[in-house]
Amino acid sequence: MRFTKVQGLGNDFVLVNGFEQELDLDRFPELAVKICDRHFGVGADGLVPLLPSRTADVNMRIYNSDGSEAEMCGNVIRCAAKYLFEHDLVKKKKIRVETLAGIRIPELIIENGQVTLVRVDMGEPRLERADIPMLGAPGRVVDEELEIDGTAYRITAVSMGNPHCIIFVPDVEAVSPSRLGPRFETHPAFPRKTNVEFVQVLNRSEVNMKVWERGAGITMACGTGACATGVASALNGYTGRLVTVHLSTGALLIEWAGDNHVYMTGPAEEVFSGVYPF
Ligand SMILES: N[C@@H](CCC[C@H](N)C(=O)O)C(=O)O
Repeated sequence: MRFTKVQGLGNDFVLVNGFEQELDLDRFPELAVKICDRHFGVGADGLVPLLPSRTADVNMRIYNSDGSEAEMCGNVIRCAAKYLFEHDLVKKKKIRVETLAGIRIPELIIENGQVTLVRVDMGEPRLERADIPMLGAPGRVVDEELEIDGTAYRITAVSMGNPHCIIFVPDVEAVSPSRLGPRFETHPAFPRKTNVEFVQVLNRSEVNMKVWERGAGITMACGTGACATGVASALNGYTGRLVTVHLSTGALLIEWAGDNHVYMTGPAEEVFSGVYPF
């Protein structure tokens, strides 16, 4: 199977071109675990087949490194758009991508003939508890108490097609996502589990973020997580609706615009291509 390794702010993926080779998706959960292994495989946070679509330019599926399937991924959609354009598979600056979360639209920013950044229309955030999904009474989950191991945390929950639980902290460097992350991810309040973002507000337009991802654990960045963080920061009144989300590997610009869509701008890089014996 031919593949291309890509990364967005160090959140890395094995992309598989399903336009030019036949793929058996039934085997992808098992393949994701093997190929994402950093010692025995290619090494990645996820496996992402790109397939022909009846309703869009491409159908993108996302398998986490534990084999579970996610509805959406912000970092890989930027990488996929750049890959499709540069490999002449979709020669458009605005590409319609079908995902399990719906159609998302990345737009390539090209300077001097090079794709420098990708800006993605990530659609509308979903804020109703049942849409996260989260158990409990109807309404939004904003600055709500959630107890873990006897400690009460204040959480805000946002779905960007996939679930996110945001916890604002005074100092993100003092947080250990590997200790707390799994406790939030598998909390019974989240029936489909959740991604977890720890966020420190720096000022009205900047935050620092660390992430624990559902199905992948600690990753260097999370695009949908940055979008959910931008929305949560505005909902809590900590920032305006244009927020730079800093990660240890760089930053994503998040705008929750007047049309209620969230726009994410950030980099995308191809790393190498290869053949996996599958
Ligand atoms: N890293 C991604 C999100 C990947 C999916 C996530 N782990 C989930 O299960 O929802 C991003 O950049 O958004």
